Amino acid sequence: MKFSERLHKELQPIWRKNHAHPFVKGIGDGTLDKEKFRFFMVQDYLYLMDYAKLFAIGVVKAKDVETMGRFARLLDGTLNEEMALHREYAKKFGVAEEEFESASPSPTTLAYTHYMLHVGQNGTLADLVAAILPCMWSYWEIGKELNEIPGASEHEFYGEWIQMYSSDEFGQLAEWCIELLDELTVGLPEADLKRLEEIFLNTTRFEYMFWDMSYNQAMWPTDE
Ligand SMILES: Cc1ncc(CN)c(N)n1
Repeated sequence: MKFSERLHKELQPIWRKNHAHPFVKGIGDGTLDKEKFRFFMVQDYLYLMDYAKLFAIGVVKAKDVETMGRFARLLDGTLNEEMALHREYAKKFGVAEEEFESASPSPTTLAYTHYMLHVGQNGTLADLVAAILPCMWSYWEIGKELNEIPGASEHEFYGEWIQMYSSDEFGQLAEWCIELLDELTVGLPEADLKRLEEIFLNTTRFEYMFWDMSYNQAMWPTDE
């Protein structure tokens, strides 16, 4: 069994919780309070600024030109395509994009991004890929699932978000990371696989915490 299949199978319960979160459901049926979405987009912008840096670390840790080029494209895609979506939403909210960029990250955003940066800087290339993968993989799966809901991708407000994360372009980037993790884990001892599984589990849990923080618009977990 490929390592990615093992991860996917073992983490199904948490994965399903992400799909069932009211924030995700609310995007799918168009009922999500726009203020919650705005909170999410600001935090997500800050999140992606750090996330993009992980691809730069990927370039540094890669051993061949092809892998370096892929990480460079992921970096470019994050800054200039995925974050362009956030800049479009900033306009819809009547906010200058600088306001997104200069906002304060919440403790959850900081914990998530700093954990990934720590793993990316101090671990192997496989550690880095295990840390960043739930982000891409889970959004692609959520995007595809929401895209199946009749009319969801045409929704006047949330449609664009669903189109972005269900797109083939986004899916191809996620698939490349899945394949890279599978290649990097061939023949690794079980102790290493366990460590990678734990990293993947941690960032999968952070994904859930990010939805929850956004739904509660909580800069701090105890905010009302
Ligand atoms: C928190 C989070 N996780 C994943 C993604 C998809 N890149 C995102 N934009 N934000």
